Amino acid sequence: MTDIERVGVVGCGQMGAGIAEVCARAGLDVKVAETTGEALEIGRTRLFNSLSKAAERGKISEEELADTQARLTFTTDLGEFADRDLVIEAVVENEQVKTEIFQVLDQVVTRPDAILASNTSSIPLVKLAVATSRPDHVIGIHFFNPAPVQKLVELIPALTTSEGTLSRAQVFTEKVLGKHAIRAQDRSGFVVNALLIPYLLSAIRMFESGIASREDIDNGMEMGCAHPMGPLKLSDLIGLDTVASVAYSMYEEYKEPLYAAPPLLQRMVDAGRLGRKTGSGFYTYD
Ligand SMILES: CC(=O)CC(=O)SCCNC(=O)CCNC(=O)[C@H](O)C(C)(C)COP(=O)(O)OP(=O)(O)OC[C@H]1O[C@@H](n2cnc3c(N)ncnc32)[C@H](O)[C@@H]1OP(=O)(O)O
Ligand SMILES: NC(=O)C1=CN([C@@H]2O[C@H](COP(=O)(O)OP(=O)(O)OC[C@H]3O[C@@H](n4cnc5c(N)ncnc54)[C@H](OP(=O)(O)O)[C@@H]3O)[C@@H](O)[C@H]2O)C=CC1
Repeated sequence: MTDIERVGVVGCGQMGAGIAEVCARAGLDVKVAETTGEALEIGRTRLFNSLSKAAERGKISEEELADTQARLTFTTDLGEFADRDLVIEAVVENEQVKTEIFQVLDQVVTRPDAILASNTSSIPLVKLAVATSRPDHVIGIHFFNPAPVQKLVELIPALTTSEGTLSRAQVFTEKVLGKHAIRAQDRSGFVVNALLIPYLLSAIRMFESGIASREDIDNGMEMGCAHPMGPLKLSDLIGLDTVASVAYSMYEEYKEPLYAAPPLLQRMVDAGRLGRKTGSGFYTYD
């Protein structure tokens, strides 16, 4: 069905951990890389806690839990990605950081037909593709948060991506991972964030201007439109640094005021109130 058996995931934050979990649960050999031993330990705990939660809820058996854990290995050395068939980069939403990682991956991944993918929310894929000597093998595979729960992936070929890479990514995400794939052109924000981010920014502007309380804004969309979570709770889930970075990329691309981050969002990022991951954002968390 697919020639992809060994997967590498760079970054074990909320998305990297979720993507690694999805791939390991699909039976693949998954190696996860982080920058430091400490970050690796935090990421491994996040991933194993999510797997334990899946077992507690009866989504996987105790045997599947043990088998899935055994398929996961962890490293701080990207050199160990030499034998990977597919690498999915899921580090911070920063073009320079991602570009440097793609340059390293290009050096270390030896299989000539390996796919180098990014989970970026908004950075044009062609910028990462041309940082490598194999721009035809670079593609966006964009998962949604939480990755083990959300059914969708967006596939974003750069101008340089080959048809073969796109179709292999489609077979992999749909047939192996069981996701639903949609395709988007390489424009900042792709499909979902191009629609979602202006909505989240509008909610933050509404809160900032005092039109309604945070609870009333969130209840409005949860109870009025049946969204699973309101826009301020969702911004906290995504991470306010990520929301701001995505807005920045989209503003750079389109120069439209609707993509401009409101001052409150920027001040909260400056203050380190990034949402759930730091325990404080529009709400506070244990
Ligand atoms: C920024 C970008 O680039 C793109 C993005 O991702 S934008 C963000 C997209 N994500 C969203 O919009 C999230 C919207 N919110 C939701 O879908 C839901 O509120 C939520 C899934 C996050 C939580 O749902 P909930 O009902 O409040 O919580 P909970 O009951 O714990 O979980 C619901 C189900 O998901 C599962 N689940 C929740 N979190 C999970 C996780 N981290 N790992 C595995 N499974 C999980 C639970 O097991 C549960 O499954 P069952 O109902 O079958 O038992
Ligand atoms: N949050 C979301 O809802 C979604 C996010 N995405 C995208 O996924 C990617 C990751 O987001 P998310 O998981 O939420 O972010 P997190 O903040 O949870 O994790 C970011 C990861 O990047 C690593 N990192 C940070 N700086 C560097 C660096 N200089 N070099 C290498 N690694 C670094 C972090 O490691 P350390 O802890 O050591 O700093 C951490 O593992 C982003 O591109 C984001 O846009 C896509 C879909 C949804």
